[in-house]
Amino acid sequence: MTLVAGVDSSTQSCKVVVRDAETGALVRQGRAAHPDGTEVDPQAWWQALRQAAAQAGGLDDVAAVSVAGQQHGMVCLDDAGTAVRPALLWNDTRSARAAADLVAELGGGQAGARAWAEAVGSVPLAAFTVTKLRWLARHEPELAARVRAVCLPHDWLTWKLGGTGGVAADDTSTGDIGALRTDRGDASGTGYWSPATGEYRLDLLEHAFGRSLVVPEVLGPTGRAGELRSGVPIGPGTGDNAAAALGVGAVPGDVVVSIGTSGTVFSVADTPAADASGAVAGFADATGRFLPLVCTLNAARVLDATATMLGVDLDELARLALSAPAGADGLVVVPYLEGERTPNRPQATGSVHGLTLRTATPAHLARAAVEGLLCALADGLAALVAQGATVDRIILVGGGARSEAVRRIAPQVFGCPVRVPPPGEYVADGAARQAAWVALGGAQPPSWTIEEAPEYDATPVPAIRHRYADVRDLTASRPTV
Ligand SMILES: Nc1ncnc2c1ncn2[C@@H]1O[C@H](COP(=O)(O)OP(=O)(O)O)[C@@H](O)[C@H]1O
Ligand SMILES: O=C(CO)[C@@H](O)[C@H](O)COP(=O)(O)O
Repeated sequence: MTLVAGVDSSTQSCKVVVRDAETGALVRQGRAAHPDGTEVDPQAWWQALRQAAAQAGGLDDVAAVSVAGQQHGMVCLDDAGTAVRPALLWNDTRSARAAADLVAELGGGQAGARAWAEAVGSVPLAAFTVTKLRWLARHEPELAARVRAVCLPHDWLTWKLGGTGGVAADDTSTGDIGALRTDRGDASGTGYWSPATGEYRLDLLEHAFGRSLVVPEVLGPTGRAGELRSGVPIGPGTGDNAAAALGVGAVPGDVVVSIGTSGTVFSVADTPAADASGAVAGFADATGRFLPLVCTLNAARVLDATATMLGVDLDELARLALSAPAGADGLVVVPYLEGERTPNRPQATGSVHGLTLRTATPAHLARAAVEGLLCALADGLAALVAQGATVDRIILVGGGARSEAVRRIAPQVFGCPVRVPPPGEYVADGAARQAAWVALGGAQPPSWTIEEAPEYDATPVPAIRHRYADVRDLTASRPTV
């Protein structure tokens, strides 16, 4: 049996799967937690990857490995390849002002937004690497002066894997920044690479940061980013959403909704998107196509936070939510606990509307929290459709899809059935499928057997979204500290 490994270095944890390259059958797996916070020392990801790989039985016997990772995070390296500061993650909103400035500097308002969307497929928001570079240049000039290269979490881990020769090395050594590699999917989340042309826009990077930097070479879908000491090829890897698309076998007409730390709604497309409203990011995918995507900052953690408020576990939260009526008798949770990215409200906080003696119960709050996070995703789905996506099937994945309440309430909010594949690590699976493609060759990724996903259906309840739309802008700003 030829084995391949896939890694998902996501916000909350690192997961490794080892699968049969021909059939996709799961052979081994492991996971390890990441530290909390919106800035993280990349070495923490490396240690988690080593732990997760060890738990998955190591990588000695695989024919190829690929790394998928949380998108956008800014990893800045000096001449010697040492990180000059902790990486700023996709959900760190300190660069919100920098994002607004960058739009203003390309013409401001609609014109500036359109200029960015046409140049790089997306309007920069605090999530995008380009805005983090601007923030660094303006707020930490001494550190900025030391930066020679910028890359993303999956680029850095891929480079580490090749540079140290594999996960066996307890290695804090650095490496040649000229050996950094990335792929189209993750490059498209930087804000300085164009999915439409397949070229970097280093003029925009320079504009944001004030000078040029070394950036990773962008590989095609089966390019080789390096090799383990044993000679095993390392695939190009990709961003976690592009990997999830590969992992669930998404085809045009499928819309994937992922409820992880982020909430994402995306589809596979044959043409690049360029949405000047900023709602839809015009990413590339991991197969040579495109991945228009809407991302919210508040998804599974809204469930975690509500469970904490109610003093219950996630299963009990689901039970409570399902025991309240659809629409929670008018109680609405606007879930902007971390600020929000779509809509672009980085300074917003969450809020609860519609409290009455009747709705002041744990069950109503649980239900309203689930409905609120799903309403934000339903708005994302509408934005994706407005950009031309067709919706034949909705596929629900991510840690939050393990909640029975999410699975059963989603069709009421989205207004159509959802397919929920069995609980699994679809991002790591997508990375493994890419590794299999690298190992086996061919014009398409190997066609793995993907288990039939059960369908959840329910009568749509449009009133849930109407009530949410009425109050979603009524939120307080974040307190200044
Ligand atoms: N049974 C469950 N019900 C609801 N949420 C769950 C359940 N199991 C896991 N989760 C949530 O999944 C989230 C992690 O999802 P995951 O997709 O792994 O995130 P990420 O990829 O961003 O690291 C956690 O916030 C956790 O609360
Ligand atoms: O920023 C985005 C997409 O643009 C996020 O989807 C990140 O890629 C983080 O993903 P998760 O850790 O939530 O899977």
